[in-house]
Amino acid sequence: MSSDTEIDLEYIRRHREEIDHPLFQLFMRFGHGTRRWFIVGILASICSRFLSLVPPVILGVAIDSIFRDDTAFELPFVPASWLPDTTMEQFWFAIAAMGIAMVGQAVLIFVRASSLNLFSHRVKHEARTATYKQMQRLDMDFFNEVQTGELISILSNDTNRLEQFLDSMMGEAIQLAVLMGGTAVILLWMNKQLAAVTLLVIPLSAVFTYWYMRLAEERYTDIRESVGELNSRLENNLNGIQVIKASVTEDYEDQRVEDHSYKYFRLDWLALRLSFIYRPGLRVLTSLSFITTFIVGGVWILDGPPGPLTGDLTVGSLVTFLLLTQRLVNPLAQMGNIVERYEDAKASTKRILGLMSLPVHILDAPDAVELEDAEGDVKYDDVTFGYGKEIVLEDIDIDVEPGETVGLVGPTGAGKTTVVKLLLRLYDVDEGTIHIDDLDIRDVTLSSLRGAMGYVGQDNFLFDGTVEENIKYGQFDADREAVIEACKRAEAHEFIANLPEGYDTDIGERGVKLSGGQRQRIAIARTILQRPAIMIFDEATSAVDTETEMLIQRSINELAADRTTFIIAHRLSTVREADTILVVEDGRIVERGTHQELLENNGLYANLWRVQAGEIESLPEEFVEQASERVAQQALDASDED
Ligand SMILES: Nc1ncnc2c1ncn2[C@@H]1O[C@H](COP(=O)(O)OP(=O)(O)OP(=O)(O)O)[C@@H](O)[C@H]1O
Repeated sequence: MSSDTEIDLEYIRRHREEIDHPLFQLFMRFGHGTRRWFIVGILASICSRFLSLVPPVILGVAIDSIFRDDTAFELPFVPASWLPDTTMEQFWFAIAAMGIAMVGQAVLIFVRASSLNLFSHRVKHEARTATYKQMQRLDMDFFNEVQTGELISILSNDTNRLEQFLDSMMGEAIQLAVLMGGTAVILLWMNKQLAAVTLLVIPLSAVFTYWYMRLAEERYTDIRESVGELNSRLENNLNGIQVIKASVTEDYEDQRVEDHSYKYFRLDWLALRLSFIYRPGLRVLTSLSFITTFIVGGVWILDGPPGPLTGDLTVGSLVTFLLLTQRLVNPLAQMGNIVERYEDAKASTKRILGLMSLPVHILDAPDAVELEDAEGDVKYDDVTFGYGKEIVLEDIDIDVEPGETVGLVGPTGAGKTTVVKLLLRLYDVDEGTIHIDDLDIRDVTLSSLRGAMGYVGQDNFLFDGTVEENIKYGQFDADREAVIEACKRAEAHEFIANLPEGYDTDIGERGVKLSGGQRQRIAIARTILQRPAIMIFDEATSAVDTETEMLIQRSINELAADRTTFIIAHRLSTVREADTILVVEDGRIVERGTHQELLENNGLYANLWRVQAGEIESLPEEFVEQASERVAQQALDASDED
């Protein structure tokens, strides 16, 4: 894989930052099903805000034309022919209009809240499920780099942030825009000159907000990242709670969690500090606008137009001006909140979309065919592979006839597991090819390829649920008889029958209520039920006692009898009966043959065999030296990783 497409943390971060107009993209992608609710919500927002402007305008007009009789009774956007003539009728008309406006506003607020909430919850749901779907399909490189806690933080915290913004803040932003626009139109209609004084607050607030947004954006991105890091730490520690307790590292872990939490607190505080300047700043601006309007308007009425201003100003107009300006104060101060939530939602959306749009390399080819009824003929041809730039496997050639059993042995870190990961296409080869039944594995569909294989590892994941649910995982239609039959073959039936509720016993998260050997046999039963053409056992017996090993070995032998089988083992007795044993060292196959042939060869395998037979004294000096070099190198590698 070339370095510019390699999915490492740097790439993921860069990729995230390159996303333009994240919220717009989010709407286009996840809002399509509920767009009509969005439109209804927006229209209701606009109309309710317009209605909220009606009472102050009518009040101003009523003061001037009904109570003081200064001016004619006229209302903006209402034809004069609709208005009554007598003062009393005008009075009742004004009250009725204000009443209708208030009731109408209440109804519209209800419509707005329900439709925008429906829209935002729907978007959250769609975004979360689509992100999960996509995440499952990402390459293994991604999962090697990104921690589970970080992913949970995206699927949970980030989608929630999004909803909070879409739910309330977006509605409020639109209302604020309508309020500002509507107020400006009415004020300009009433008195252009005083309006110019009052409305100066809008461009000033815009400049101030722009300054704030530029500073806040980066801070919110950092905050969201630090939430992900904190979640990763917590998730890691909860998973490793046994190790923590056994190693008595509670204090050390307390400190690590505290450090992460403190980092989050610091970043949050930095962003808050900025908003502590911004929010009161906005309030000062709007209050200044109110006071200036009051001073200019008051002087105007008492003493004629001040300075360059000309014309008349009525008391009613000034009351409307002051009421409307006062109404602007709170929503404008709210703008701080809106902008903060917007920055927060933008940072969250970038994380969601960043994950959604990561390239996937391991995909079905456009003309991929189904691998049907695989025979189990497997060929590796000159395969070379590395996880990053470092080569892990080189020039691997393997030829397995259907039904044969291949043992893979060798020192730890030699590359044995990597050989089978390539067969499962968890990674693609860098050079060479792998064929199953003469089909390049890149030319068959991933589902049929993986469906043809059963994998049992050292520590198999079991889901929270019953024994039966775990065995039927992937073969959901299997009946109880088939499950029991598979368990019998996996030497698991007896212990399951002895569990308190047999096959219906709940096994706890990750199967904690079972022993390692029991979990292993359930995993084998699950694989047997799948009837795969190719079986892979990767250190399947290394974590169990000798008796359980014997039982598992029996089930492995039975399964291996009629299908192609790969067995990776450190205990060489496990592969003794294999048709071919491949000895892997430093990413290369250094020896191959049957157990007997390899012993006669007197190479690495024969030495490993002597070690396991306890014949340490008879080992050649060169082998001991190489072994200690390898162990030293592993210790070095481990400390590098730290
Ligand atoms: N996901 C990964 N990313 C980067 N390097 C990896 C990854 N998985 C394995 N490696 C490296 O690749 C090399 C081969 O690993 P592999 O797991 O195939 O060895 P192995 O022979 O199966 O070892 P063991 O017997 O200990 O299971 C090791 O050096 C390991 O550090």
